[in-house]
Amino acid sequence: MAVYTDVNEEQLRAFLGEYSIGSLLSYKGIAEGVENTNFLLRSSGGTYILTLYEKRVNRDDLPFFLGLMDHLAAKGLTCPVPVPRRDGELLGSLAGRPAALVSFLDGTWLRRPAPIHCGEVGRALATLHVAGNDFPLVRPNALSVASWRPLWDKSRERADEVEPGLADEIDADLRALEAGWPDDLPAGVIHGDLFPDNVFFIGDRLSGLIDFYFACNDHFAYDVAVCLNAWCFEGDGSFNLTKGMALLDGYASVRSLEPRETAILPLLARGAALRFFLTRLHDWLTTPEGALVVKKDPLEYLRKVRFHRRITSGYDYGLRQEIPS
Ligand SMILES: Nc1ncnc2c1ncn2[C@@H]1O[C@H](COP(=O)(O)OP(=O)(O)O)[C@@H](O)[C@H]1O
Ligand SMILES: N[C@@H](CCOP(=O)(O)O)C(=O)O
Repeated sequence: MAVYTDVNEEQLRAFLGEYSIGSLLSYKGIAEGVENTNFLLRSSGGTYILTLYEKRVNRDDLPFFLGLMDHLAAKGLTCPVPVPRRDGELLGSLAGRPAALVSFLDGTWLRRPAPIHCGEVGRALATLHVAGNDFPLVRPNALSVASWRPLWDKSRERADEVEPGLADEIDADLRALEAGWPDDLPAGVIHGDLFPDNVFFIGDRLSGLIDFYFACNDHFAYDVAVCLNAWCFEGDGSFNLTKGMALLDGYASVRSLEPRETAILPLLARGAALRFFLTRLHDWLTTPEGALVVKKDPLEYLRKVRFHRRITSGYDYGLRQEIPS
């Protein structure tokens, strides 16, 4: 459960006094999520999500995240829209935390996505990449390749507790990724964390994207790699080529991947898997027993790192072969 900061009614009423959303009817903590504290809030003016930003979110990044949601929504992508306060500010303060109200999105996330949903998410991802093109703010990816070694250094000593030999194995991955990581691919605003729990569906139709708190500027193809990892593996660790094909086709229906992007997809997918392995491992080793948050399994992502090591071509993920005319 992710309610790190409790809010009492008096504090909340004072906070809402800055907004024009009518009177408070109810609010309750949302069990899902890892990073921030979220409440579902009903007022006489509508239904909202109230987010209190917790430790991993840098306050200076909040104008980027909130401004981006506004920008993407204005371009027709369905995502939460920040609600401005009476003074025009999107950000307030509640219980000692930076806090914002955003619109509530209908839909639910899918525990078992099928190829049709992977196609929808591929299309939405490319739409986001295109729509972000003229977003004026810039936020470098704080969790890209340069951050992995310092993150790894925090866990390395205990890695062999997870699996004997793991420390040497990950050292070798890091060296290979640092040596081969590209810096000249098409880039722009990426979501950075478009996992199934951040994509809502109504029936088989994608109804909206949430959780832009890892959004940043980075390679578009890296974001594709994050999604291949999050959407196209089965519970037994196997890669589902039909899902990969659907996701990549959906993406290509809006934005074509260039040959230099497809050529390096295996390395990007391996790096994307390592990034989530490292943050999960760090959380796994540091989150105290009994904390009110569900820890995510780092080994799921270790298996993905191992899978991508063996892949040499983007076609193994379901990319279509160009048929020469
Ligand atoms: N705008 C929204 N509309 C509807 N539900 C939302 C919205 N934002 C968040 N939620 C709910 O809150 C949960 C946690 O949100 P999320 O942004 O993923 O949190 P965190 O950043 O802490 O991981 C989501 O799984 C969803 O149930
Ligand atoms: N998607 C990440 C964890 C971030 O959690 P979210 O609830 O903010 O999506 C992972 O699976 O490791």
